[in-house]
Amino acid sequence: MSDATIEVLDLRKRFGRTLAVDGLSFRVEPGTVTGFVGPNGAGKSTTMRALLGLDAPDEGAALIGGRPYHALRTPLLEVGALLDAAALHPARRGRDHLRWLAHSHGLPAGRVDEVLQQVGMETAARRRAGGYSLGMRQRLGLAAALLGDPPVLLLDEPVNGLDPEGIQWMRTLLRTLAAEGRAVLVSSHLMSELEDTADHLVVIGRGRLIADTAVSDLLAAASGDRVRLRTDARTQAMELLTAQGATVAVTGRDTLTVTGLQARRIVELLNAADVPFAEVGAHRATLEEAYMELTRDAVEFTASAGIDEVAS
Ligand SMILES: Nc1ncnc2c1ncn2[C@@H]1O[C@H](COP(=O)(O)OP(=O)(O)OP(=O)(O)O)[C@@H](O)[C@H]1O
Repeated sequence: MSDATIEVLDLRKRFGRTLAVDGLSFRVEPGTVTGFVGPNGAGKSTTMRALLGLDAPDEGAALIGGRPYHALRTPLLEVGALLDAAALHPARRGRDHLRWLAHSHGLPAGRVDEVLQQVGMETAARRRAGGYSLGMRQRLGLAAALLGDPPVLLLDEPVNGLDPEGIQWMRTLLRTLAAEGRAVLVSSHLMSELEDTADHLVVIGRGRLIADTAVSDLLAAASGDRVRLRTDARTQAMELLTAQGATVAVTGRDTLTVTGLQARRIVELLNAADVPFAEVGAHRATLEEAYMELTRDAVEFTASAGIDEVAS
């Protein structure tokens, strides 16, 4: 899949007084699932809409396989997109919708059944769309995105409306699609949704790039030199370790997170003072924690801007 790239180059987009995207640049490589994350209003949808030719950039470029969307000769075969859950006429059957889409792009009708099977909608798609749940409409939207077997996929909040089993299914599918060599960009405002799915993350806030990083690097950086200590004698342990210069935070009913002392030294100190403990080990940050650290400033800005607006 040679044209499997997504490039955003110094993209700027303004809506009236709102600068939705402010000089954003990043690139999505083939064969990866890249999570596109940021707080509400960060500019994710606007960036995806620019990539799909739905919002014209004020400056910069948004390219699929090196070209702007309007220059793609066969868009359905070059990029698949899921922006909103499919809005279908309630009397229309999902399968008929896809057959029409396939026909209008010169794709064989047999392709419809292939993609319906891929998204687990073979039976449901024969029913009228009026009875579809949000999750079913998401699956149908994904089937439409896959119809042209495109090398690039742009999915805006694809797990929206899916139950836990559906979320697991979506994760596996996204990983499979990337393993086939596609560039997959998946937006979410919930970092936990991207755990175990994304290889790479593009984090934005206020329309600007906050981080463009491998998930593994981000987790390593966020984990820092913190040590996780499990003990029933929390108070005793806290007193002992803070007296030795450590910073200690209570992070669970029987868990402390310690900064400023190595795990080995902590064990020595606890043993010497006869403080019982169950476990001492490196603290492994979750993706959610890493994300909260990265986006704290962006969220605070948004919150205070909101308050100013209300006050004035
Ligand atoms: N068509 C529009 N007209 C006016 N303002 C818009 C328009 N589209 C987006 N905006 C504004 O641009 C900013 C970025 O919005 P965008 O929808 O791109 O963010 P997002 O990161 O996708 O957020 P969410 O997670 O809430 O979907 C917001 O302040 C939004 O209100």
